[in-house]
Amino acid sequence: MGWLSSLLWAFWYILPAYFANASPVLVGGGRPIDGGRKWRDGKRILGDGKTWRGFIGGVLIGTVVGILQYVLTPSFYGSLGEAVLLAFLLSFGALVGDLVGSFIKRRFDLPRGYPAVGLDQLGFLISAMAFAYPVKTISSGQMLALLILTPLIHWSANYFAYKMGWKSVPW
Ligand SMILES: CC(C)=CCC/C(C)=C/CC/C(C)=C/CC/C(C)=C/COC[C@@H](COP(=O)(O)O)OC/C=C(\C)CC/C=C(\C)CC/C=C(\C)CCC=C(C)C
Ligand SMILES: Nc1ccn([C@@H]2O[C@H](COP(=O)(O)OP(=O)(O)OP(=O)(O)O)[C@@H](O)[C@H]2O)c(=O)n1
Ligand SMILES: [Mg+2]
Repeated sequence: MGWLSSLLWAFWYILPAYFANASPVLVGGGRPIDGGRKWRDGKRILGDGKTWRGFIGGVLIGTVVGILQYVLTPSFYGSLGEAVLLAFLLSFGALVGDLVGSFIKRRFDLPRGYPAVGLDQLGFLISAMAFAYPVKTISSGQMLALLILTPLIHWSANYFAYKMGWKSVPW
């Protein structure tokens, strides 16, 4: 594989995680996952930015993306079942990573929506790749490329979402 095709397959692999991470901005809202409860430090466990609807909607949308990917490139996956399981794990992993990131931000007393460089852009990615690892993985070079390029794409996507009025801050 040439480096460009290797890079494009890496993006194809991670796409469900990208969709899962972006979807809550559009489908989220309603009851927060922590139910408004506070941690022992008196701060919110996760905060109002992490909702059940965002979490479940993101996992569902990411998983549907995996089904579409299987239809488009069946030979990239062993079977439809593998593609769906992979997309589910990438999406679930991405959103669990997002929750862990918010948990850490709240412990450092950062308010909802406050940027945490590194955590915001890479937490979901690392968690998604870890959850998906047992089903299907990519080479370490491909992982490194995603770790370097995802912050740029994440920032561009957030800036776009801000300009569209979907997000109140450009990060
Ligand atoms: C069907 C429904 C209801 C929703 C679809 C969701 C959707 C629009 C998915 C787009 C998926 C995608 C490929 C996203 C980009 C990758 C990515 C990692 C985005 C991270 O999302 C950040 C998100 C939440 O922020 P958080 O991490 O702090 O929780 O912000 C939301 C952003 C969007 C909803 C906007 C989605 C953006 C676009 C469709 C435009 C994307 C533009 C680029 C990727 C620019 C590309 C530039 C370069 C340099 C390659
Ligand atoms: N599980 C989730 C994740 C995100 N969102 C929605 O998507 C927005 C942007 O997500 P994110 O940037 O991850 O949350 P922040 O508001 O920045 O909160 P935090 O500081 O905890 O990261 C949130 O405000 C919320 O409206 C949601 O409803 N449910
Ligand atoms: Mg944020």
